[in-house]
Amino acid sequence: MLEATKLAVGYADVPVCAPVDVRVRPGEILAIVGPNGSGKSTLLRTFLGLLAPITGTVRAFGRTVDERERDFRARVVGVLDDDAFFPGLTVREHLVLTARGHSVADAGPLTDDVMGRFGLTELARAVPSALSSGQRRRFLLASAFVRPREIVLLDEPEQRLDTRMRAELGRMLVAEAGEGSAVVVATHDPGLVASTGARGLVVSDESCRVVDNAGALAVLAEER
Ligand SMILES: Nc1ncnc2c1ncn2[C@@H]1O[C@H](COP(=O)(O)OP(=O)(O)OP(=O)(O)O)[C@@H](O)[C@H]1O
Repeated sequence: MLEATKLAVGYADVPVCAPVDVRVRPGEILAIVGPNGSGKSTLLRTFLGLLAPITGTVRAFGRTVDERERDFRARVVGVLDDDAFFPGLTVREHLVLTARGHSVADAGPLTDDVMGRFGLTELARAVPSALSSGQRRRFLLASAFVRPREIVLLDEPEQRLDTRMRAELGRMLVAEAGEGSAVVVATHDPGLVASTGARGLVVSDESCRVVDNAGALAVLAEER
């Protein structure tokens, strides 16, 4: 479903890590692991079609990724570290708008359900500027779950989440894969990797290699 082949990513034609060969199928979870600056976010941006590959290819559903394509945007969701909200819309209004923008029929009930799962119900009428950093993070993640999706790409979703929400996020990603999504998550969180049973893509200058769950956890243990 998502396939990178001999993929070199970076800026101004300078690669930030070794070339990547990886395939993520429906129902699979892949954790991208590696130290700060190794290239995880750059890979995700390239998977999302926001950054052109230096060499090699990224394909989703058999086609080269292109975020300008409506079909791609309808099936692929990414949550990166940058949050951008409309200052005058509440949490619920944002989420309903996102769902309706993706033609979700029951946008209201779905939004209420997702807000509940992310602990946002009490904040439904809050504007983004009134949220704490962890609440903003929950809000940003919730926006990915109120819309249709087949490929989910998350950049360090654990950031600023409390322990309970991290655990809940792990369960949500397992459920997400169980429903057939391909999930890719860049992370420094061993708890998330352990709880999801994700395979790993270990990113470094020398080589980028796919490892099993134990291999991904071993890399994260080395970071400590
Ligand atoms: N817009 C940019 N222009 C040029 N270089 C960049 C840009 N963004 C990131 N880099 C560089 O690319 C390299 C990889 O950065 P990237 O953000 O992908 O790392 P990361 O693995 O996600 O790190 P972290 O764990 O800190 O989030 C770093 O050396 C970084 O300085």
